[in-house]
Amino acid sequence: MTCFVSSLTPRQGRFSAYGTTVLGESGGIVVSTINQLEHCSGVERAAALARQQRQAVLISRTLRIDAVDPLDFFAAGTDSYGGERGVLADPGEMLTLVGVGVCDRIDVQTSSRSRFTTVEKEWNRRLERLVTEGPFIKGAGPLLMGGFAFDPEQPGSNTWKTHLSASFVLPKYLLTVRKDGCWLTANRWIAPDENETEIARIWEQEQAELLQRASQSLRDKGPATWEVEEVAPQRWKETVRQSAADIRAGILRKVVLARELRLKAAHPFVPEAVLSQLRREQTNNYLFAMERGNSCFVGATPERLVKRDGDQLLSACMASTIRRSEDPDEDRQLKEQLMQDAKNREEHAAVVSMIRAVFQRECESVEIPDAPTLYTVRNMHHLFTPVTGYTRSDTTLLSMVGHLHPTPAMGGFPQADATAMIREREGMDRGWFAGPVGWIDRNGDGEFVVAIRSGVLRDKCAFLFAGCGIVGDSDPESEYEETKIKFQPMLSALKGAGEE
Ligand SMILES: C=C(O[C@@H]1C=C(C(=O)O)C=C[C@H]1O)C(=O)O
Ligand SMILES: [Mg+2]
Repeated sequence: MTCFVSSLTPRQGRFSAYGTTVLGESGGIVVSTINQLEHCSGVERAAALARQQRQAVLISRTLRIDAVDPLDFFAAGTDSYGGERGVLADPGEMLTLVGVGVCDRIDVQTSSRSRFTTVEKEWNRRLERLVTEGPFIKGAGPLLMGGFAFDPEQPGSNTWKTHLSASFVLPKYLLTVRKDGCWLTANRWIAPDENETEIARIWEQEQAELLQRASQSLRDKGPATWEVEEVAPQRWKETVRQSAADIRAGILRKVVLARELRLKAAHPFVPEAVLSQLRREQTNNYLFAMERGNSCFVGATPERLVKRDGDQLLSACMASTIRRSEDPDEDRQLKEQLMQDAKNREEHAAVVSMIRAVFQRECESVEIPDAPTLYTVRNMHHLFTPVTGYTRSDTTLLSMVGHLHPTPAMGGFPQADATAMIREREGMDRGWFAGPVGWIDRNGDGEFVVAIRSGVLRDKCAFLFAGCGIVGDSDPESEYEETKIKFQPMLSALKGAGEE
């Protein structure tokens, strides 16, 4: 069937009818005679629009599908889309996103703060030429998945050459899994000279193939053993000692220092096996994976940076750590100790005061409890203070990411001094470790987490990172022990991923 668009009127704003949305800024495109296209599919409408406009149009089609396990879907993408896959799941798996393939990408290699707004502008520009088909489901439809490097001014290392300073993907196929169902979104640019029937045929074929493979659930295992190189532990402790002394001297209030483990195995690490193990072990955490070519950045973090849902903004202050014990009595004592400990309260307070200040500046109203509670994950307890705000109209998700990152949970306080100290003293490229990773949809809603408890998998190598908040009272030996606990989630997942 051929669809004709009889008249197109440039208009400000947003138009939505009959499951089709065409967004247009001033001078953009809006279908004013959309009724005539009612009988056409989204692909047909998009193709008609592309011909009429003589420019490519983005079509995004969402279908409800039968339940599929997100990691089976991720694994199913290996052959056709290996190196171009992403996963984001929130704690409790209320929402899981798996993207495979690339419909479009926004890569920014800049050292300036503008990388956050650049991504936002580029995304909005693409949305000006969007046609959608299917139900509006939060977490489905056209959305970007990606992340930002911790500090683009750090000299880049070989480990992170695949993960640019900002890199986002509009997936070719997006699986959305929520408690109330599963959806599959297909995204594609349609050029004026493309044939809609052919595109529809390719979609059907590729989707059927992906879902068929996902249903077979064939996941490879990873290596069970490897050699570990601990990068410069003595030098790291010395840096901690020096930084704590500088804090006591009043140079700054807090700095987060991280270190690295390098693993070398006899067989390649398998991202889906590691993810599957992380999902099993690290409940209460966000799960994430971002593949870029032969490298997969993967982890399970407890820490939200910021979530936007309409006019509501949520953040979390998570800092201060104590180990867990299998003995319930001892575990209770450890929790109490963490709650009472002055050094840990100071580490946490630095985070709360910074996030509070940003929220008070950027929001109409802010709610923050007076005292932290405990947040428990498999290997440790943390102090936790949730933050809720209601936005002003000009507060966007990515502007908030830009204002918040790095919080004193990842960088330190004051922000600029701490970031400079990390750059100077850590002697390491953090890459995306401790950076914001997340998704943003066509309404500007989405969520970013802080990518800790993570590492890069590249063939037979894995590079893991963990850090600690250093304050005046920090003792190098106990901070070192704390990083060992923070390496546990990834080490355990890698191990489990290789076991029979
Ligand atoms: C930097 C990390 O974690 C951060 C540091 C913490 C601390 O020092 O107590 C706790 C949670 C996170 O804010 C990490 O896990 O690598
Ligand atoms: Mg700590």
